[in-house]
Amino acid sequence: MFLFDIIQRTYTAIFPPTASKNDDAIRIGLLGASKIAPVVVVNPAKSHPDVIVAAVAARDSERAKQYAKTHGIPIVHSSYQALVNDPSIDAIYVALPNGLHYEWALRSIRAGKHVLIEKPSCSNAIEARKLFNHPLVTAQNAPVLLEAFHYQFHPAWQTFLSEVRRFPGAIKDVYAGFFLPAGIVGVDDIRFQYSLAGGCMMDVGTYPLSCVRQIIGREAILEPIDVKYRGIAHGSDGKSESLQIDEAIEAKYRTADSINVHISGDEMTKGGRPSFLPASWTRNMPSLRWPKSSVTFEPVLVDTLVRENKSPLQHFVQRTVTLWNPIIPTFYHRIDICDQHTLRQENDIAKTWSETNYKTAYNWPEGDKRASIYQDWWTTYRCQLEEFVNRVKGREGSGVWVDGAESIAQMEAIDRTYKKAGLKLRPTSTFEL
Ligand SMILES: NC(=O)C1=CN([C@@H]2O[C@H](COP(=O)(O)OP(=O)(O)OC[C@H]3O[C@@H](n4cnc5c(N)ncnc54)[C@H](OP(=O)(O)O)[C@@H]3O)[C@@H](O)[C@H]2O)C=CC1
Ligand SMILES: O=C1OC[C@@H](O)[C@H](O)[C@H]1O
Repeated sequence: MFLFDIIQRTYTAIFPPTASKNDDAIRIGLLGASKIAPVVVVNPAKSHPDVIVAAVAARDSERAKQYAKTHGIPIVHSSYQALVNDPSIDAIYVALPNGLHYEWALRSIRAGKHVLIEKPSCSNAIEARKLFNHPLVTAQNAPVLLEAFHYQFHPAWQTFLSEVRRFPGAIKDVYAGFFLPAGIVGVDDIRFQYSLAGGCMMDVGTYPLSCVRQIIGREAILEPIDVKYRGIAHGSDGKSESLQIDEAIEAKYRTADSINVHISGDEMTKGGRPSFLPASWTRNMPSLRWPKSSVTFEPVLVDTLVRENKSPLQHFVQRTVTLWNPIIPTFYHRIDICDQHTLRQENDIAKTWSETNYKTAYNWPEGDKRASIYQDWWTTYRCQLEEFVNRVKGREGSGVWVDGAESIAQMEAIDRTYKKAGLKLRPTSTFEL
């Protein structure tokens, strides 16, 4: 049953049922014939009655035409500005290299389009503050602008957060990591180009940073105390440091409440697997590490057992809550709630034991009205599209949203991490509006 469910969810997510479109469906245009748009917008839109992927623009019109044919997109523009100016388009999906997000989000907003902008929203916090505080964005009837932190929209992430919030103890340690096996991202990829605002912290690293910030709360400032990175190994001058590109990153932070926060990200994960082989054999082999987010609380005194003629026993519980696979939870994820119990008699430990409960959340809880709208096979991107449309249409929605203040705070945390690593902030766009 377990395997059957995984296969069924995965199959339906990849080949979703097609919805017939409403007359007032939102017409989305894709900026760039990007690799990711089919996953984030084209496929999720198939099952959404209020979304039509109506146009694509690419720098090379032949490529745009081919892309449009492959994905059944009716309108092709041979420049980004032509798409932005197209009066038949209501919303734009900006899936360009990070360094172009700021400019094209602003150009799209200026044209009155709603914008779904890929993460990270900008190249650095200077851009993020300018974008999200821009009068065209903050005006009362401004178009909707959303940074595509898709994982937050899935019930798995929200259920994990509820589990974290409902435990009465203080948070002690937080960890999050996201990894790609070596060989997926080529060395010439946009992710490894400084001029396009590349780097691991700007790509896979931005997820764990966002996850830990969600856990500790958006107001808590992460102060980096130790940041280590592995620079990309190639470079015309042979010096990886001069490229300013982190291929992998490990960062440790402290909050004002003394929470220890640790994130890791790797664009080219190698070695360590399978563990029965000598490390020297596997050092250069691509390896798979599951993304996860995990929280450990300070021990909480839950009971005091008073005993005759003996000192009382104090019962402490220390909880760790872990979400395995927050980024692609639809196929499979698991929330582990692990309680470490300790009975203490004065300063001695009388007994310890542990209990673990497991949970999944492919949908909202039964009885929640959102559960009758969402489907178990919805990907994080389908959930995100649902909420983007709800915002544009002024509907109530699930309550999950990534607002401008959050996107700015995320870029500020990225900048602080780069500064601590001794790397330059990603370059600021010269585009002015
Ligand atoms: N949410 C998610 O899960 C994911 C998000 N992303 C994000 O989406 C964005 C795009 O990523 P991805 O689709 O992998 O990227 P691609 O390599 O496919 O590039 C996207 C588009 O950028 C355009 N482009 C414009 N200028 C340049 C340039 N100087 N060099 C190279 N390309 C250029 C190209 O457009 P044209 O067609 O006009 O040539 C290309 O189609 C990034 O911000 C990334 O972080 C990426 C993957 C997953
Ligand atoms: O989800 C993702 O996985 C792969 C990354 O390179 C990408 O940019 C990220 O968004």
